[in-house]
Amino acid sequence: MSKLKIAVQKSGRLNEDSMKILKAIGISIDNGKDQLKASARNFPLEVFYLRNGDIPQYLRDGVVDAAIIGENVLIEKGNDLNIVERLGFSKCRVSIAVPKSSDAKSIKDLEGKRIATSYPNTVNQFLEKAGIKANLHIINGSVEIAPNIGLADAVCDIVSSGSTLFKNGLKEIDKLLNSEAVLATSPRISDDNQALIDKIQFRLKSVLRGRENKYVLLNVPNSKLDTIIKILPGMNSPTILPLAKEGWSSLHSVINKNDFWNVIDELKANGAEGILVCPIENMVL
Ligand SMILES: Nc1ncnc2c1ncn2[C@@H]1O[C@H](COP(=O)(O)OP(=O)(O)OP(=O)(O)O)[C@@H](O)[C@H]1O
Ligand SMILES: O=P(O)(O)OC[C@H]1O[C@H](OP(=O)(O)OP(=O)(O)O)[C@H](O)[C@@H]1O
Ligand SMILES: [Mg+2]
Repeated sequence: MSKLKIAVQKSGRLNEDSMKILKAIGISIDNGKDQLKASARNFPLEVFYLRNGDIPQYLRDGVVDAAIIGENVLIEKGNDLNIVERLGFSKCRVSIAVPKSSDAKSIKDLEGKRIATSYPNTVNQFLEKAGIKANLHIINGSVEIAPNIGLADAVCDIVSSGSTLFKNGLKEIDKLLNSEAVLATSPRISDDNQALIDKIQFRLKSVLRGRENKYVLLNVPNSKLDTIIKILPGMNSPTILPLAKEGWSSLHSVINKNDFWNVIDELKANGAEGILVCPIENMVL
């Protein structure tokens, strides 16, 4: 039987959450710490532990069928590769930053300047679009230090909280792209393995949907049921069960985590009591 080969980052920011999401979709990996390859116990799948930056080439060559990878790396080195699913973790952006004292307000102000970056293709693409010519200085890490040591006038790197920029006396002036971890596939994937990816994608969707929502149970006096039901956004109509206490019902529903606190406040204000909130492991539609 064919086995799906999937790459995850060997160590670094993506590793832990990648392994967690595989576990969340019910895939158990025999994970010897220093192994470069491991098999799943309950799914026809092998995990290859690789450097994030090397993964696009492995995908292109068909050495692996799929990978969990930072979207920013795909944009830089794998624009030809197919994103199957956005995974919602390792969210960051790739931005241009300059020293706080600089007058530059966007990439358009960088004509003839030196830009230090680990993302030359991405920067070149944006420079071209803006009709600007600048000199790229390609470095692999600690990019934000470049202006301080006189190596560059600007940097283009990953920004998340902004604390690395702040610590290095830099300010963000232009965002080139947003990124998060994604599941990508090889253009050479076989039909059998594509069928396995489809299964994985189905499971991922149900886990990701679950993470976006919460399950709520609340007690409501029957006289307030109509009002409360109108407040609940729910995926379908809510479940209503009678309570032992005369004139009261228990109401079960699903609330999107973004609306959550506002909805809870409204429910309370309209007579709901004993509100319980539970995480959702899977939401299969
Ligand atoms: N500060 C951050 N906040 C959120 N996500 C980030 C941050 N820095 C990086 N990422 C995301 O995590 C990915 C992996 O980053 P990490 O620094 O662990 O590896 P790397 O050094 O870029 O790659 P390699 O595995 O090739 O050594 C990045 O490609 C990006 O998508
Ligand atoms: O905006 P912030 O929250 O400060 O995050 C941004 C920093 O995080 C990443 O570096 P990382 O810590 O991964 O170190 P690395 O350069 O060794 O990869 C990235 O390269 C930035 O330097
Ligand atoms: Mg990093």
